[in-house]
Amino acid sequence: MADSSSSLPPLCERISYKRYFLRAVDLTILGLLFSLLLHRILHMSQNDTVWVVAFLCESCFSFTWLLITCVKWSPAEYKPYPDRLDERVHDLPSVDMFVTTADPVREPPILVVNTVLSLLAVNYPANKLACYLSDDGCSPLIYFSLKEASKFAKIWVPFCKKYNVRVRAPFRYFLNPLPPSEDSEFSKEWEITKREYEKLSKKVENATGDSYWLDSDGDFEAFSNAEPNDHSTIVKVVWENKGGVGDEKEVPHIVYISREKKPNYPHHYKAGAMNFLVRVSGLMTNAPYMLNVDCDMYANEADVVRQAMCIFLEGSMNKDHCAFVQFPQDFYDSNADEVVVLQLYIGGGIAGIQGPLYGGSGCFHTRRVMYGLSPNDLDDNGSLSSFATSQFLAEESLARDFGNSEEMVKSVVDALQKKSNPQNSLTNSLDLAQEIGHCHYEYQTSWGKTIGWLYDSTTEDVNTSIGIHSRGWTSAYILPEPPAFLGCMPPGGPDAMLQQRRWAAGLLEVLFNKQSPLIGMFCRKLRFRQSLAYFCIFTWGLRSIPELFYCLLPAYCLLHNSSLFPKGVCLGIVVSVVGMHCLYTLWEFMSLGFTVQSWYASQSFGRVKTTSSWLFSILDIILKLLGISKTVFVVTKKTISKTKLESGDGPSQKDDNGPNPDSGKFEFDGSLYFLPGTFILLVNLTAIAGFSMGLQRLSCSYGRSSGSSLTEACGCILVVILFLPFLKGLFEKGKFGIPLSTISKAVFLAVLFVVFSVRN
Ligand SMILES: O=c1ccn([C@@H]2O[C@H](COP(=O)(O)OP(=O)(O)O[C@H]3O[C@H](CO)[C@@H](O)[C@H](O)[C@H]3O)[C@@H](O)[C@H]2O)c(=O)[nH]1
Ligand SMILES: [Mn+2]
Repeated sequence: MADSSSSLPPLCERISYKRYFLRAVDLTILGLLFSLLLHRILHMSQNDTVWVVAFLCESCFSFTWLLITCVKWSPAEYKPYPDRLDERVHDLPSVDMFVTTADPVREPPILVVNTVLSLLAVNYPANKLACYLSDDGCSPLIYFSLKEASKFAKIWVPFCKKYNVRVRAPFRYFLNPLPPSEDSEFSKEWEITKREYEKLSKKVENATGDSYWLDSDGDFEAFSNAEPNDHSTIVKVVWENKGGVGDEKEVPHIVYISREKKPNYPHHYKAGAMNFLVRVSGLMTNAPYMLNVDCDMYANEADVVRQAMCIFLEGSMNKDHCAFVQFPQDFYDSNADEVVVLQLYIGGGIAGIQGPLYGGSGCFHTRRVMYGLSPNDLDDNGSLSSFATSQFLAEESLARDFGNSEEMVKSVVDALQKKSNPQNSLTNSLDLAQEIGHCHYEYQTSWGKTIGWLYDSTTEDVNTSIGIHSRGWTSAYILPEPPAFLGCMPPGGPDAMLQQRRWAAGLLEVLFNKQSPLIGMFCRKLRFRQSLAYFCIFTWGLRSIPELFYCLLPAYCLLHNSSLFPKGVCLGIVVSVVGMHCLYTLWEFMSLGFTVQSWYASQSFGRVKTTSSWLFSILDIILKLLGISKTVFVVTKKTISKTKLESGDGPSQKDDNGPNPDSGKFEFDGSLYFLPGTFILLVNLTAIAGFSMGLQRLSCSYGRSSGSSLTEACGCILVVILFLPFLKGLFEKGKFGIPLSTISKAVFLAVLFVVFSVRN
C-alpha cells in the first residue's frame, strides 16, 4: 500500500479559494434583498394584499439567497497527482466498477457498452479492476451486446493503452477521422479497430428487435419468458481475467447481473440495483473501492481511477479520510450547461465545507463506509477499533444486517477488516449470487436503511450522501480538465421536465424522511453549513410556489391597477437586484466558456421547470405522505451524439455547434407540464396588451396609494422574455408547437385569472 515516508511529495492537494470579490457581490445582493423587505414592511399599511404576497415571495427568495451565500462562501477542490502514484504506492488497491441500466429502449445498448468499454480501458492494472453491469430491464439484447463488446474489448483496450488514446469510448473516438500520424502501424491498427467497432455496432443494431439468438444459443435460456418486472436472478460471468498472456490479460473481469423481480415487490429502482451490485461484487472480487456510473457516463479521462486513488491513498495516511471521491457530471451535449454551472459554484462551495454531495454518477465509494462504518469505528491506522470489532463482527448482528448468506457475511467481514480479495474463480460464486439476488433477500435486513444505497427516495444519490456525511465522514471533489466523465441530458422538453420532477420529488422525500438535515443540524455529525447546503437543495420543489406567484404578480397588478414595485428612488433596489443577479449569473456562465445564449436558455428553463416540474413534485410528495401513491423512477431517455470532437484526442466539444437547426429548440407534448407555462405566458401577454391600450386607466383606483405603471409592465415583459420558448411554441407545429388542448386549457385558466384580477 502507500509508502508514508514524508520526504516524498503528496499524492494530492486540497485547494481552497477565498473569492473575496464574489463574497462581496453575494453580500451586496443579500443586502439589497433585505432592504427591499424592509421597504415592504415600512409601507405595508399603505398597500393592499399584493404587497403582502410580494413580501412573502421576496422573503423566500432572500432566504434562498442567504443559504446560497453561506454555501458558496469557501469553495475547495482536490488536485490529484497521479504521476506520483507509482513512486509512492507499490500495490494499487482493486476497484469494482458498476454500471446500471434499466431499459434497452430508452438507454440504447450501444451506448451502454461504450460506457463499459471506456471503463475497461482506463489506465489501471487490469487484474485490479472488475466491471459489473446491472440490467434492471433484464434484456437479452443488453447481455448480447455486452458479450459482443467483451470480444471487441480485446482489441480496443490494448489499442487505447498502446497509443495512449484519451477518449476511450469508441463511439466518441471514431467520430473523428484518422489523426495525422507518421506511424504507419498506428494508421493500420486504427483502421482495423475502427472496422471492428463498426462490426460491433452493426451486430448490436441488427439484433435490436430480432430475437434469433434466444433460440440459437443456450446461453440465453435464462431470458426466455423473462419480463422486466417478473423474472428470476441472472448472473453471468461474461469475461474473466485469469492473467493469461498477451492482449487477453489487459481486459478486466466483466459480469452481467439482473436481480430477481416480482410484480408486487418493491425493488427500489437504482438504489436496489446498486445494493445487489455491492453484494455480488462482494462475493466475487470484494474490492475496497467501488466506482459507480450511469450507463451513459463514459470515462473521458484515462487516468480517472488513478486520480481518485491519489485522494484515498493520501487520505489513508491521515485520520480525517474521506468516504467518497466525486467527479462532477459533465455532458457532451449542450442541454445541461446549467447543471455544470451549478455543480461548479454550488457544488464547489459544498466541497469546501464537509465535501461534495454524492451525485449518482462518477463517484468512487469505499466499501467499508457503505457497510455502515463511521470514522470513530477506526483506529489511527485505519483498522477497526476493538469496540467496533466487537460491535460489527458479532455473528448474529452481521446476519441481521447483511442477510442470511454465510458467504456474503464472510465477505463483509473481510472487507471491514481490509483483507485482500478472494483469489478463487468468479464462476464459483454464481450459485451464491443467485441467492443474494432474491426479492426477499433484503427483507428485515439493514440494506437500504443503514447499509448500502439508501431507499425511500428517487434521488437515492443525495439520500445516500446525507447518510454518509451524517456519520461524520468527509468527501472530496476533483474537477479535472478535460472532464472525467461525459454523458447526455435530455433537450428542453417532456423528458427534461420529467427528470426535473423526479429530482425535486426525490429531494423533498429526503427532507421528510429520517435523513432530514433539519434533524441532522441538531443531533448528528453533519456540520452546520453542510446541513444548510442539504437544506438548500432538498427544498428545490418548494421554491416553485413563490416563483409561480411572482410570475403572475406583475400581470395581476397591471390588470388590477395596483402597484407591485416601490416607487421613486426605492425602485432602484429592485432594478439593482435584478441587474446584479443577471450580470452575476451571466459571468458564471461565461467564465466557464458558455455563451450568452446558453445563459439565457438556462434562465428561461429555470423558470419553466420551477413553475411546473417542481410544482408537480410537491403534489407527488403530498400524495405520498397521504399514502395515496408512490413516487416512481422513470428512466431518462438517452441519445447518441453524432457531432465530431474538436480533434481526435482534444478536449470535448459540445454539440450545439452542430448543423442541426432544431438543436436548442423547446419541445412540447400534451402533458400537463406545459400548462403552467402557457398559462403564465397568456396572462402576461393579456396584461401587456391591456396596458398598451390604456385599459388600466379605466379601472378605478380608489383607496389605493398608487396604481400600476410602466414598472409593472416591464415586469410582465421580463416574464414573457423568460417564457419565450412558449411564445414560439404557440406558433410552431409538430413537436415544437404547444398542442391545442394545452392552449385551450390555458386560455380558460387565463380568462378566469383576468376576470379575478379586474373584478377583485
Ligand atoms: O429502476 C432503475 C432506474 C434507473 N436505473 C439506472 O439509474 C441510472 C440513472 O438514471 P437516469 O434515468 O439516467 O437518471 P438521471 O436523472 O439522468 O440521473 C441522475 O439522477 C438519478 C436520481 O434521480 C441518479 O440515480 C443518477 O445517478 C443521476 O445521474 C441509469 O443508469 C439507469 O439505468 C436503474 O438501474 N434501475
Ligand atoms: Mn442521466
